Amino acid sequence: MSQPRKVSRIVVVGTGFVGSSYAYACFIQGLCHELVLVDVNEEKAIGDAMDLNHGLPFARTPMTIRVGNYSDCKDADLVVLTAGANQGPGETRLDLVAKNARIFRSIIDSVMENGFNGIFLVATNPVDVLSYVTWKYSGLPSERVIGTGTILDTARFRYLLGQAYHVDTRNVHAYIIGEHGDTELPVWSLTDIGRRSIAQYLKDGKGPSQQELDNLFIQVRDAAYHIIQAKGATYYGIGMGLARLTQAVLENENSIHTVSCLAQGEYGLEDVYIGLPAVINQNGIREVIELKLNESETKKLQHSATVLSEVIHSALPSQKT
Ligand SMILES: NC(=O)C1=CN([C@@H]2O[C@H](COP(=O)(O)OP(=O)(O)OC[C@H]3O[C@@H](n4cnc5c(N)ncnc54)[C@H](O)[C@@H]3O)[C@@H](O)[C@H]2O)C=CC1
Ligand SMILES: CC(=O)C(=O)O
Repeated sequence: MSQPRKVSRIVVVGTGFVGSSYAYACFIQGLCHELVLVDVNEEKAIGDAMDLNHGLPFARTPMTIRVGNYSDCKDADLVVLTAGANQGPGETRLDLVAKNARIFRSIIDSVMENGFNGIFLVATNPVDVLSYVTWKYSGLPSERVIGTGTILDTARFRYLLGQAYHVDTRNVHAYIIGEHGDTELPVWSLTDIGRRSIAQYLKDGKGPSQQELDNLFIQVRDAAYHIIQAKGATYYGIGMGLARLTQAVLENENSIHTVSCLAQGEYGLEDVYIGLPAVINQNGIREVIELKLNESETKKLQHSATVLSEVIHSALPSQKT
């Protein structure tokens, strides 16, 4: 007999484009019982709560959606951090670090002062750096601080590969790892479509050429720049990615996603949050999956970690080892 689900509460801090898209994704998927919206701009949060509640008569499952404050974090299962500045056209994610690390200091302190003992999901950019900052400021074990990492980049990669090979994206097995940003990398050596490797496709002269695949990765890496140029911000994709991680935690799935997590010796990396495949369940990050990368992929991943490490230590100088 299945156990009755306990009442689940999610607190979303920052109900801008990303936070409100995430709230909407949770709402239409019926992922929790209670969704609490917190924003320094309380009027925006009030507007979002009203707007979402007006969808209740059409929802699959009832849900309480309300504006709250940090005292709501005490009994929350998840606190989802989507507050802070986003990129302007041409700006990189790493350019946001000083501003958003400052905002995070006050947010994390407020969450922890209220006795939070759940799992943080972090989306604010630069997400790898801010996940590390969240881990350090909160004092929680690293398995309970999950960054969205390259979950969105992996989704973009799988979508474009599905288009290029004319197959359902769910039959594409592929990862983008490393920084959620300019130094990320595709794991071509382990990419397959219905168990047939990309190398095999190339050998058989089927599907896209090497040049087309290289261009496809550039489209993945630069997708945010193009979307921001076109409409000012990206939010639906990451809203869905955050909802997917929420489901993995609340339903104790043990499913694998490329998230930002603390490297603890994998690939020779230490003391850095970076996008790697990891098993996610009700306790957060159960384990990081160490892939058998080729030499070039390993070098690119290590370079990505070096770039992140420098930014982390500039954001948190006292953490320098
Ligand atoms: N990890 C990922 O894959 C993605 C991350 N992002 C990042 O998500 C973040 C949010 O982006 P948007 O929603 O587009 O920005 P936005 O400007 O629309 O929303 C940010 C919200 O944070 C609130 N906020 C600012 N300081 C706060 C504080 N101290 N306490 C509570 N709320 C505060 C603002 O009032 C605003 O409502 C950005 O850093 C962006 O780069 C965006 C897309 C994808
Ligand atoms: C903005 C951002 O990080 C993205 O869309 O990938």
